[in-house]
Amino acid sequence: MKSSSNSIVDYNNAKEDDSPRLSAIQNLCGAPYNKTVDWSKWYIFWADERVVAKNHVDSNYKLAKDHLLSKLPIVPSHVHSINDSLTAEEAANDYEFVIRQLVRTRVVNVSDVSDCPKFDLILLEMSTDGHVASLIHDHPVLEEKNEWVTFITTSPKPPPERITFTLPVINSAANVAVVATGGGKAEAARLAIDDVGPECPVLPARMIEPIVGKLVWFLDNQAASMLKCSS
Ligand SMILES: O=C(O)[C@H](O)[C@@H](O)[C@H](O)[C@H](O)COP(=O)(O)O
Repeated sequence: MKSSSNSIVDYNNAKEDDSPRLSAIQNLCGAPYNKTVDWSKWYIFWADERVVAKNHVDSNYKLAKDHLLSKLPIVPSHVHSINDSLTAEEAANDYEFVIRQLVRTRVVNVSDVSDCPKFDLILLEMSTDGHVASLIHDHPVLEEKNEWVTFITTSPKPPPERITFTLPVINSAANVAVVATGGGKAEAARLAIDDVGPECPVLPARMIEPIVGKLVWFLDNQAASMLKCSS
Protein backbone atom coordinates (compact mmCIF):
# COMPACT_ATOMS: atom_id res chain seq x y z
CA MET A 1 0.00 0.00 0.00
CA LYS A 2 1.20 3.49 -0.75
CA SER A 3 2.48 5.42 2.21
CA SER A 4 0.07 8.20 1.33
CA SER A 5 -2.86 5.87 1.79
CA ASN A 6 -6.50 6.79 1.78
CA SER A 7 -7.68 3.87 3.78
CA ILE A 8 -11.06 2.35 4.34
CA VAL A 9 -11.73 -0.03 7.13
CA ASP A 10 -15.11 -1.66 7.66
CA TYR A 11 -15.00 -2.42 11.34
CA ASN A 12 -18.37 -4.11 11.36
CA ASN A 13 -16.51 -7.37 11.34
CA ALA A 14 -14.82 -6.75 14.65
CA LYS A 15 -17.54 -7.35 17.18
CA GLU A 16 -16.74 -7.28 20.89
CA ASP A 17 -17.45 -11.02 21.16
CA ASP A 18 -15.29 -11.80 18.19
CA SER A 19 -11.86 -12.04 19.69
CA PRO A 20 -9.89 -13.73 16.84
CA ARG A 21 -10.86 -11.10 14.27
CA LEU A 22 -10.60 -8.27 16.75
CA SER A 23 -7.14 -9.34 17.83
CA ALA A 24 -6.02 -9.58 14.20
CA ILE A 25 -7.04 -5.96 13.69
CA GLN A 26 -5.49 -4.99 17.01
CA ASN A 27 -2.12 -6.38 15.90
CA LEU A 28 -1.80 -3.10 14.07
CA CYS A 29 -1.49 -1.36 17.44
CA GLY A 30 1.62 -3.31 18.41
CA ALA A 31 5.13 -3.83 17.12
CA PRO A 32 6.22 -3.57 14.40
CA TYR A 33 3.22 -1.85 12.79
CA ASN A 34 2.79 0.91 15.37
CA LYS A 35 6.31 2.05 14.45
CA THR A 36 6.82 1.00 10.84
CA VAL A 37 3.55 2.35 9.44
CA ASP A 38 3.42 6.07 8.89
CA TRP A 39 0.01 6.53 10.49
CA SER A 40 0.05 10.26 9.87
CA LYS A 41 -0.61 9.52 6.22
CA TRP A 42 -3.69 7.41 6.81
CA TYR A 43 -7.21 8.60 6.20
CA ILE A 44 -9.99 6.47 7.61
CA PHE A 45 -13.54 6.12 6.27
CA TRP A 46 -16.32 3.64 6.82
CA ALA A 47 -17.52 1.58 3.88
CA ASP A 48 -20.74 1.23 5.77
CA GLU A 49 -22.02 2.48 9.08
CA ARG A 50 -25.03 1.95 11.26
CA VAL A 51 -27.11 5.11 11.66
CA VAL A 52 -26.81 5.35 15.43
CA ALA A 53 -25.11 7.77 17.79
CA LYS A 54 -21.32 7.59 17.80
CA ASN A 55 -21.32 6.45 21.42
CA HIS A 56 -23.90 3.70 20.77
CA VAL A 57 -22.75 0.12 21.20
CA ASP A 58 -23.77 -0.62 17.58
CA SER A 59 -21.65 2.18 16.16
CA ASN A 60 -18.84 0.93 13.96
CA TYR A 61 -17.05 4.20 14.58
CA LYS A 62 -17.10 3.55 18.34
CA LEU A 63 -15.75 0.04 17.88
CA ALA A 64 -12.92 1.24 15.67
CA LYS A 65 -12.14 4.13 17.97
CA ASP A 66 -12.14 2.07 21.17
CA HIS A 67 -10.04 -0.78 19.83
CA LEU A 68 -7.81 0.73 17.22
CA LEU A 69 -7.93 4.40 16.36
CA SER A 70 -7.45 5.63 19.92
CA LYS A 71 -4.29 3.50 20.15
CA LEU A 72 -2.61 4.72 17.00
CA PRO A 73 -1.15 8.11 16.11
CA ILE A 74 -3.72 8.76 13.41
CA VAL A 75 -4.42 12.44 12.83
CA PRO A 76 -7.91 13.08 14.30
CA SER A 77 -8.92 15.22 11.32
CA HIS A 78 -8.11 12.29 9.01
CA VAL A 79 -10.84 10.16 10.58
CA HIS A 80 -14.05 10.65 8.62
CA SER A 81 -17.06 9.18 10.35
CA ILE A 82 -20.69 9.89 9.50
CA ASN A 83 -22.69 12.74 10.97
CA ASP A 84 -24.78 10.92 13.57
CA SER A 85 -27.28 13.72 14.03
CA LEU A 86 -28.85 13.15 10.61
CA THR A 87 -31.35 10.71 9.14
CA ALA A 88 -29.97 7.80 7.11
CA GLU A 89 -30.65 9.58 3.83
CA GLU A 90 -29.14 12.85 5.04
CA ALA A 91 -26.13 11.08 6.52
CA ALA A 92 -25.45 9.28 3.22
CA ASN A 93 -25.69 12.55 1.27
CA ASP A 94 -23.50 14.32 3.77
CA TYR A 95 -20.86 11.57 3.73
CA GLU A 96 -20.78 11.62 -0.05
CA PHE A 97 -20.38 15.39 0.03
CA VAL A 98 -17.42 15.07 2.40
CA ILE A 99 -15.77 12.50 0.13
CA ARG A 100 -16.42 14.66 -2.95
CA GLN A 101 -14.64 17.55 -1.25
CA LEU A 102 -11.67 15.30 -0.48
CA VAL A 103 -11.55 14.09 -4.07
CA ARG A 104 -11.70 17.69 -5.28
CA THR A 105 -8.72 18.59 -3.10
CA ARG A 106 -6.93 15.36 -4.13
CA VAL A 107 -6.75 14.03 -0.59
CA VAL A 108 -8.61 11.04 -2.00
CA ASN A 109 -7.55 9.85 -5.43
CA VAL A 110 -9.97 9.73 -8.31
CA SER A 111 -10.44 6.66 -10.46
CA ASP A 112 -9.08 6.68 -14.01
CA VAL A 113 -11.82 4.36 -15.15
CA SER A 114 -14.96 5.53 -13.39
CA ASP A 115 -16.51 8.67 -11.96
CA CYS A 116 -15.63 7.48 -8.47
CA PRO A 117 -13.03 7.92 -5.78
CA LYS A 118 -10.18 5.45 -5.85
CA PHE A 119 -9.50 4.40 -2.28
CA ASP A 120 -6.24 2.59 -1.68
CA LEU A 121 -7.85 -0.15 0.34
CA ILE A 122 -11.38 -1.16 1.17
CA LEU A 123 -11.61 -3.85 3.83
CA LEU A 124 -14.90 -5.71 4.03
CA GLU A 125 -16.27 -8.69 5.82
CA MET A 126 -18.77 -11.01 4.22
CA SER A 127 -21.71 -12.04 6.35
CA THR A 128 -23.33 -15.48 6.40
CA ASP A 129 -25.91 -14.34 3.85
CA GLY A 130 -23.20 -13.12 1.48
CA HIS A 131 -23.66 -9.41 2.01
CA VAL A 132 -20.74 -7.02 2.27
CA ALA A 133 -20.81 -3.44 3.54
CA SER A 134 -24.60 -2.84 3.66
CA LEU A 135 -25.13 -4.15 0.14
CA ILE A 136 -27.77 -6.72 0.87
CA HIS A 137 -29.07 -9.45 -1.39
CA ASP A 138 -32.00 -8.71 -3.70
CA HIS A 139 -32.11 -5.05 -2.71
CA PRO A 140 -32.21 -2.04 -5.08
CA VAL A 141 -29.09 -0.77 -3.34
CA LEU A 142 -27.17 -3.19 -5.56
CA GLU A 143 -28.35 -1.32 -8.65
CA GLU A 144 -27.19 2.12 -7.51
CA LYS A 145 -24.89 3.46 -10.20
CA ASN A 146 -24.83 7.23 -9.62
CA GLU A 147 -24.41 7.77 -5.92
CA TRP A 148 -21.13 7.11 -4.11
CA VAL A 149 -22.82 6.65 -0.76
CA THR A 150 -26.38 5.52 -0.31
CA PHE A 151 -28.59 4.28 2.51
CA ILE A 152 -30.92 1.48 3.49
CA THR A 153 -33.57 1.38 6.19
CA THR A 154 -34.36 -2.32 6.02
CA SER A 155 -31.20 -4.20 6.89
CA PRO A 156 -32.20 -7.72 7.94
CA LYS A 157 -29.35 -7.61 10.41
CA PRO A 158 -30.07 -4.91 12.99
CA PRO A 159 -29.83 -2.02 13.28
CA PRO A 160 -31.95 -1.52 10.14
CA GLU A 161 -30.69 1.91 9.10
CA ARG A 162 -27.29 2.03 7.44
CA ILE A 163 -25.29 4.09 5.04
CA THR A 164 -23.12 2.23 2.58
CA PHE A 165 -20.64 2.73 -0.20
CA THR A 166 -22.11 1.64 -3.49
CA LEU A 167 -20.74 -1.09 -5.74
CA PRO A 168 -19.17 1.38 -8.22
CA VAL A 169 -17.15 2.96 -5.40
CA ILE A 170 -16.01 -0.36 -3.96
CA ASN A 171 -15.13 -1.66 -7.41
CA SER A 172 -13.09 1.47 -8.16
CA ALA A 173 -10.72 0.88 -5.25
CA ALA A 174 -7.07 0.02 -5.81
CA ASN A 175 -7.37 -2.91 -3.41
CA VAL A 176 -10.34 -4.68 -1.90
CA ALA A 177 -9.88 -7.25 0.85
CA VAL A 178 -12.83 -9.44 1.82
CA VAL A 179 -12.62 -11.41 5.04
CA ALA A 180 -14.75 -14.42 6.01
CA THR A 181 -14.24 -16.60 9.05
CA GLY A 182 -16.11 -19.56 10.48
CA GLY A 183 -18.10 -22.46 9.09
CA GLY A 184 -21.28 -20.41 9.00
CA LYS A 185 -19.84 -18.51 6.05
CA ALA A 186 -18.65 -21.56 4.07
CA GLU A 187 -21.70 -21.79 1.79
CA ALA A 188 -21.71 -18.06 1.08
CA ALA A 189 -17.97 -18.22 0.34
CA ARG A 190 -18.59 -21.04 -2.13
CA LEU A 191 -21.33 -19.08 -3.87
CA ALA A 192 -19.24 -15.92 -3.90
CA ILE A 193 -15.96 -17.40 -5.10
CA ASP A 194 -16.44 -20.72 -6.91
CA ASP A 195 -17.61 -21.21 -10.46
CA VAL A 196 -21.12 -22.19 -9.38
CA GLY A 197 -23.15 -21.74 -12.54
CA PRO A 198 -26.04 -19.49 -13.53
CA GLU A 199 -28.71 -21.22 -11.46
CA CYS A 200 -27.08 -20.12 -8.20
CA PRO A 201 -27.92 -16.78 -6.59
CA VAL A 202 -25.45 -13.98 -7.25
CA LEU A 203 -24.53 -12.83 -3.78
CA PRO A 204 -23.45 -9.22 -3.16
CA ALA A 205 -19.96 -10.51 -2.27
CA ARG A 206 -19.70 -12.00 -5.75
CA MET A 207 -20.35 -8.55 -7.22
CA ILE A 208 -17.11 -7.27 -5.72
CA GLU A 209 -14.98 -7.17 -8.84
CA PRO A 210 -12.55 -4.24 -8.85
CA ILE A 211 -12.37 -2.77 -12.36
CA VAL A 212 -8.62 -2.39 -12.34
CA GLY A 213 -7.80 -2.95 -8.67
CA LYS A 214 -6.89 -6.08 -6.85
CA LEU A 215 -9.31 -8.30 -4.93
CA VAL A 216 -7.99 -10.57 -2.18
CA TRP A 217 -10.09 -12.92 -0.08
CA PHE A 218 -8.95 -13.86 3.43
CA LEU A 219 -10.67 -17.03 4.67
CA ASP A 220 -9.98 -19.31 7.59
CA ASN A 221 -10.16 -23.09 7.11
CA GLN A 222 -13.81 -23.34 8.08
CA ALA A 223 -14.97 -20.56 5.81
CA ALA A 224 -12.96 -22.12 2.95
CA SER A 225 -14.17 -25.65 3.65
CA MET A 226 -16.72 -25.80 0.82
CA LEU A 227 -14.57 -24.31 -1.90
CA LYS A 228 -13.68 -26.65 -4.77
CA CYS A 229 -10.00 -26.02 -4.27
CA SER A 230 -10.24 -27.08 -0.62
CA SER A 231 -11.33 -30.66 -1.44
O1 LIG B 1 -23.22 -5.84 10.15
C1 LIG B 1 -22.80 -4.87 9.54
O2 LIG B 1 -22.70 -3.78 10.05
C2 LIG B 1 -22.45 -4.98 8.10
O3 LIG B 1 -23.64 -4.97 7.43
C3 LIG B 1 -21.75 -6.20 7.58
O4 LIG B 1 -21.17 -5.93 6.33
C4 LIG B 1 -20.77 -6.91 8.43
O5 LIG B 1 -19.50 -6.43 8.29
C5 LIG B 1 -20.78 -8.34 8.06
O6 LIG B 1 -22.10 -8.73 8.19
C6 LIG B 1 -19.90 -9.24 8.86
O7 LIG B 1 -20.39 -9.37 10.16
P1 LIG B 1 -20.85 -10.74 10.77
O8 LIG B 1 -19.65 -11.63 10.72
O9 LIG B 1 -21.26 -10.40 12.14
O10 LIG B 1 -21.96 -11.26 9.93
